[in-house]
Amino acid sequence: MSVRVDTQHLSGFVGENEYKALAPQVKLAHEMLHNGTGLGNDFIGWVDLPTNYDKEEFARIKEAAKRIQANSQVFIVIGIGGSYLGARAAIEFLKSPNYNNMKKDTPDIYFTGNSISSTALSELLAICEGKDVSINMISKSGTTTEPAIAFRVLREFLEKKYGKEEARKRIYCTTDKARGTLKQLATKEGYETFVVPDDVGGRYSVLTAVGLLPIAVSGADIDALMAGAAKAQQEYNNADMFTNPCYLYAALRNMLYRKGKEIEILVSYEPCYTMMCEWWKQLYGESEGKDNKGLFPASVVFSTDLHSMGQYIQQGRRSLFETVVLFDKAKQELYIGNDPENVDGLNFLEGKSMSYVNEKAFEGTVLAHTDGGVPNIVLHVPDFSEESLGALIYFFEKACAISGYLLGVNPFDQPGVESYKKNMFALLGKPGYEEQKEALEARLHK
Ligand SMILES: O=P(O)(O)OC[C@H]1O[C@H](O)[C@H](O)[C@@H](O)[C@@H]1O
Repeated sequence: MSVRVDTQHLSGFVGENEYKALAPQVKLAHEMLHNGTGLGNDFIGWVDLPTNYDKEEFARIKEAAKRIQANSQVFIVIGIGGSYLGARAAIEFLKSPNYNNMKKDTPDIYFTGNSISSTALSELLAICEGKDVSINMISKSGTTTEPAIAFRVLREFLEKKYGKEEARKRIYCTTDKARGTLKQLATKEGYETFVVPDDVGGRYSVLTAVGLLPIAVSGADIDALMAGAAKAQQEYNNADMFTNPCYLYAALRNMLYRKGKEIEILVSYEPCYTMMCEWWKQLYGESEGKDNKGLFPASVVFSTDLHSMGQYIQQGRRSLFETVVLFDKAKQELYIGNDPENVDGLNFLEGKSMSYVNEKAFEGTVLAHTDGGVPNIVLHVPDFSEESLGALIYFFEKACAISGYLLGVNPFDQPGVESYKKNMFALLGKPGYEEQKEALEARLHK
């Protein structure tokens, strides 16, 4: 199994009956997902995506990545939410959070259009000065404000730098195949385009061109990534939660939610996993947080956060549980040396690997936190390879869908995200929002 679930640190928190009670509901959720009879069934294209994707486009993604690697020192990925987090998470996980500062023969990669900060975008423009640049504008809807603003600024930058003709060859758009402003613009300007399939929602789209092009530009092996996901598709295809770890994870978080836990903290002991936590938070937060329900997804990186949030987890309000993601094999190993003086008192660790110390940190923490009343689910992943990441992504996506059905929500929509957007558009004076503008301004300037 690509991802395994260890339940030993749940004993005393969930009983055998709870497992048995949920098993038939998990089976039903499986059938709803696989027969396409559940809520949001227009958005289940990700289920068989690892084995059923556009091979011609996949080859085109690899060619574009090669071209970008050859002609660019900087590659800018514009996007927000599902059009941002997966690619960044995968690159930081597979390469490094320090990817841009590493010695390499691939371009530096920056992410923008994920805020409305003028400072952040200005800094990026300054970084691009004197460098060869290509950009990938990613937006499924093609209308999201944050990336659209960044794209306008960067298009102007590229056209000034290279002229319209050359700029055109350095702009790649990933969007809906037929509809939307971005598609229209790309067609008009002659930009190369890649497709976000209609039936794959943003937060489930990392294994489409949305994630694949930036990941390929970083030099990571996207064939292996898809192969790992395909393996997971096969492994987690069985309705029985006792033999399907993906469904077991979905069931466990649902059991804990039902008995009053409100917050799930995703825990890693590896800094390169930090952005994977952010990707996971969007996946679970948008999928389940609706109809006044859902676990609040949070995250920490240990042992870093054991020196800050660790206090709350140990002794704060008992509304949490943790899901720890462990990797069986380190990406790189370091051993602790000898100091004849033993001034730092660390000679008892001489010859030990840092992974060994990290493992003891986990063991000590899991015992302390469970003693403190925090249930722990532990997930085991073999290593930091593309295969393992592909499998892990699929594992979390499928568990999320099953978990959403167990909760009784549509795991594939996000109606709540529109509320702030409507207000913002009205306050900005977007045509069509005149009435709301007045009402909102009156509330603000009471
Ligand atoms: O890809 P886009 O259409 O630009 O959407 C980007 C993101 O924005 C939205 O507000 C949604 O809440 C997200 O689910 C989505 O991933």
